[in-house]
Amino acid sequence: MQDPKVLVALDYADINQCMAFVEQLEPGSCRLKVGKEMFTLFGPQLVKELHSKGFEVFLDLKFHDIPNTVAKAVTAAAELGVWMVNVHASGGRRMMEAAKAALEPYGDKRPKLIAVTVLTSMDQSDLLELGIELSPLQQVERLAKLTQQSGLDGVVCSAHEAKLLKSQLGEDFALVTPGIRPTGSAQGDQRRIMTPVEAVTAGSDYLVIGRPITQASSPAEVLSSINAELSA
Ligand SMILES: O=c1ccn([C@@H]2O[C@H](COP(=O)(O)O)[C@@H](O)[C@H]2O)c(=O)[nH]1
Repeated sequence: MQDPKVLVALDYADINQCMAFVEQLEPGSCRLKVGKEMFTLFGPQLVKELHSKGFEVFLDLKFHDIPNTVAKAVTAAAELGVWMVNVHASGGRRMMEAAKAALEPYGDKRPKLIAVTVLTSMDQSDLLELGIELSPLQQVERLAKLTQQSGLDGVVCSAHEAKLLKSQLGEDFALVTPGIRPTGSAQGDQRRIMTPVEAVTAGSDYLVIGRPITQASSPAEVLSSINAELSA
């Protein structure tokens, strides 16, 4: 597979369980996402180990801080050699521009830089509690436009927003969509969900999938069947 669409969210507390799963995978079949849980537990060494096995890594730490701090954090991610890194779009234009500028010295070796819009675990009622009187679609659209104007490569959104964002922001602006649930898998804490095939049809470029794969009795088989479905 040239550009695998599935980004497996490695949200394991147990490093042995994680590596036993990774050992069953081919780097061409997926990319791996390291998030807050595993990075806090195992640090940059985990990312280095995944790189040494040939995997590209999305470092999903969702930086949200003042521009100087976020610029330094994405620089650290670039030094680690990750494929993708992210910030929160709600950190604002100056923060996103500082992050983008910090990666410029890395040229074509720089990580892709994307921004989280509205978490896929949130719905309209969560936004209202934050004082945001827009629908998730409207808020995602607003933050995605700001992200594009700030020069970033794409956004994290749900697949429900993919069709609108592709038509408004163009093919090259990457849409990374968590909240992917193959038919029959548990929704858990996610709110804006779609199946893998529906998400790609809607315009998602990359599908973030965690528990439906990692908590399955045969995780590698679930990944293979999702890949097969996507290439049918
Ligand atoms: O809006 C967002 C941003 C990030 N995530 C992350 O994706 C995975 C999803 O895991 P599942 O087990 O498939 O729900 C997880 O690591 C989140 O931190 C997200 O879900 N939504």
